[in-house]
Amino acid sequence: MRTAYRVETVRTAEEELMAQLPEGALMQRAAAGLAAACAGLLGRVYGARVVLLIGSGANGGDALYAGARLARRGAGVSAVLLAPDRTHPGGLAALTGAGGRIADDPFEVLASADLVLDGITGIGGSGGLRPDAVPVARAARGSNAVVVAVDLPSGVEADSGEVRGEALRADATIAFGAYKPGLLIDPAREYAGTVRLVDIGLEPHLPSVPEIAALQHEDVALLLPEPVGESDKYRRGVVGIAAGSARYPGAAVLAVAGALRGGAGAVRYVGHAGEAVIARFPEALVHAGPPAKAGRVQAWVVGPGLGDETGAVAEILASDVPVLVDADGLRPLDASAVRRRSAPTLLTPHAGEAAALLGVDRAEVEAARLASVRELASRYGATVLLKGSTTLVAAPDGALPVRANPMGTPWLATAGSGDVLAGLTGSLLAAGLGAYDAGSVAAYLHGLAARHASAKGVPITSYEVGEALPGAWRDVQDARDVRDVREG
Ligand SMILES: NC(=O)C1=CN([C@@H]2O[C@H](COP(=O)(O)OP(=O)(O)OC[C@H]3O[C@@H](n4cnc5c(N)ncnc54)[C@H](O)[C@@H]3O)[C@@H](O)[C@H]2O)[C@@H](O)CC1
Ligand SMILES: [K+]
Repeated sequence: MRTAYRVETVRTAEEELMAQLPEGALMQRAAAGLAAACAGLLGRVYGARVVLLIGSGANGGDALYAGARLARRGAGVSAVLLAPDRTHPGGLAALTGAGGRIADDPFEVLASADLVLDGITGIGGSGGLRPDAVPVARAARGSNAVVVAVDLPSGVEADSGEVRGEALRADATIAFGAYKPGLLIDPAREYAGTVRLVDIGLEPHLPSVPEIAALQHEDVALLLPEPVGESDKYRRGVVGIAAGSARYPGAAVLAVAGALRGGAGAVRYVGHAGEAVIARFPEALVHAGPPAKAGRVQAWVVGPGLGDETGAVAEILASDVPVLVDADGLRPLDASAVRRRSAPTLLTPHAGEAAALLGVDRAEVEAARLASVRELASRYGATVLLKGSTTLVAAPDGALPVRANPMGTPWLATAGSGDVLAGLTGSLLAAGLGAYDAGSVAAYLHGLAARHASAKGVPITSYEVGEALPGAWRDVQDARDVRDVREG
């Protein structure tokens, strides 16, 4: 599990740890890890040209001490001081003592740099880059240098993942002690490049519940439903899919495609696209409706491709099994009907649908994804999976960390991919996972399947994502098998 903590939490943990260490030791740990990572990226340190962009805080201090270490190994290091009278004094002395220099002309040194260390702001930054830093940041990004962000890309909001002004896009970010939410949530995450964590001994001082959690293969493997010896199709769970319409039969096929690969023992399709479903998937049980007459299910998915035929939504919400509401099902959604339910409800909007539910613009949801998913979960008293380049899953009571899916891929932005996800998630619900786990496991498998399907960097169809799900499942299971062998 990859975990992220808010700035306030990180600062408290740092204070606790610093109280046990000699003055400045923590910054030296950070700088040593940072310099080692830079050396790795450079390959050869001796003779390399390194430029440090230095702001007024400790983030600049880290960069200066790391620069000093690189200078001692023969790199030519120049520091661009963006707040000359507030530069970290110890760091600056270390740099000049090691032979580094202060740049007179930032643009000149950046033009020939091999590596740029962004130490403008870290967790103390807010509100985007200041105007005087903008041209320098642009020159750094426009150069041929590898841009390495110190702790966080400067200009992004650490706690929310929002980017409210200009920020410096990095190729890699070296984070100290813990991930911050912005390193796992878009749009900030996109600015971070490849993120590497340097251990500075913070972990014992961090609380057990993080702000954000991102599942990894091993975590997903532990959550996958597994049929046991005496399972039959009913014990493994039956998922009901109320999707598709005369106008959109394809959504039904894709939702069923996802559902058949999600671990439920059977898939019961209800709606007007039964023929299309059966033609593709003879193993599906089809019924023209209404849902209440279709037979027992352990979870419902309602919404994909319903168009205006949304009559099933209220009926399904009135059932006493877990319900996933997606796409067209979200339009007629009645918050009080959702809140009244005794069984779990999972809403799976994309940014546009979330915006409509919240009564705001789509751009606002995209800019503030974390706040949006939390607000929806609390307003509807439901688990909410907000789709996007980093899909987020929030539980209704807010006590659990929001899960950020690390497995997204831009190839998933294709028609029908949400239908596959809805079916897959519903199937996991029917197989017994809770809404929070089902949503985050499904998002993970779905992203991994898309990566498999587009392995050679080719465009993929949603149907192919469905077809690639067993491969993704197997991949994740292999992680469990490896662990089992390791632990004997
Ligand atoms: N405290 C410590 O000993 C450690 C600190 N660490 C580093 O310290 C960083 C935090 O240091 P600070 O608390 O000094 O904060 P920062 O270095 O992130 O920046 C704070 C300074 O930047 C200014 N500022 C805020 N927003 C700005 C903006 N948009 N543009 C320009 N300037 C802006 C503030 O006025 C303040 O002076 C961490 O991110 C990490 O890099 C690490 O070295 C670990 C140990
Ligand atoms: K930075």
